[in-house]
Amino acid sequence: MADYQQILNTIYNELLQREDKGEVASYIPELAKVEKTKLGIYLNRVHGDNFGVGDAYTKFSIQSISKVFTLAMAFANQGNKLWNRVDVEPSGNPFNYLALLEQEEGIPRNPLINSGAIVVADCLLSTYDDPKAELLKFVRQLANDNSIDYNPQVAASEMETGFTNFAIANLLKSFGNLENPVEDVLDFYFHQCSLEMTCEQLSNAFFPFANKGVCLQQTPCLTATQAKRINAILLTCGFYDEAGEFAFEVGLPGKSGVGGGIVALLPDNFIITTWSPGLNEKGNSYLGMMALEKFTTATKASIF
Ligand SMILES: NC(=O)CC[C@H](N)C(=O)O
Repeated sequence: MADYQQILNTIYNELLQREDKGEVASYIPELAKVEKTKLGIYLNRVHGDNFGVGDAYTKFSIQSISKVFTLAMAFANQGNKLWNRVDVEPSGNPFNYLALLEQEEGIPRNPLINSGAIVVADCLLSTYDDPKAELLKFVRQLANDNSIDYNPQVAASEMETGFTNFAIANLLKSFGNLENPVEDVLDFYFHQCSLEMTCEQLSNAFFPFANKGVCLQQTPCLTATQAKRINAILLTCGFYDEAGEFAFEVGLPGKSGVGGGIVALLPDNFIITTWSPGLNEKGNSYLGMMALEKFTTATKASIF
């Protein structure tokens, strides 16, 4: 069996030496305060031991990774009806790209770009009286950890500066693809993005996607088919206009966030989370992408 701890340590030590660590997202002022030198990796093996290195136990802003949790909730809740309001095609564009939404008359390309996630957020608002409390309950249950919470400063920071997201939500509303008031949907969306988790907690929370819908605590939370379909969306849409590059270099379904986190998984095998806040020009973690490329190369792990 591969010496996973040794592999993670080697990758960590190699990457820490690099001068260039990418750039921390500055368009959300609260995120710009995070130190670039952070690097954590956590591996959760579905049928084996777990391993962590570096800052794997430090909480960070999960940002767009939260889109996978809200998608899982809405999909479990609504079933295939969800796809009437959001498509499942890769966008080939940045996460907050606006023009495509107008061209395609208010139907977002997929649930992992901002427009799609805002529609999913709207579905949850229509389903639950207190969607923030429901989401928190769901994520805490998935990770088996009640310490997980929102960061109200980060959510407020985005509410103040999230002009593009307001534009997206208004466009959705004008096309009749938003049931609730723009302000309420965005308040929920910015809160979901502000969730703070560690690499360990994220790897645990993604367990059902690697385990046919059954979570860490062995309770079913999705059907095996739903888990499979979400993995397909992760592979084709999880990295915006870098989804092809991620499949090419890493070869796993995954999801990134502008907080510098990336979660990737090999079904029935493992979930791996990296965190390094410096981003590349596409908004994905610079060292995180490299760490995952090195990991799948060293272990020969790939869905292909
Ligand atoms: N890619 C991301 O992580 C973007 C999330 C961020 N909260 C936004 O909506 O702009």
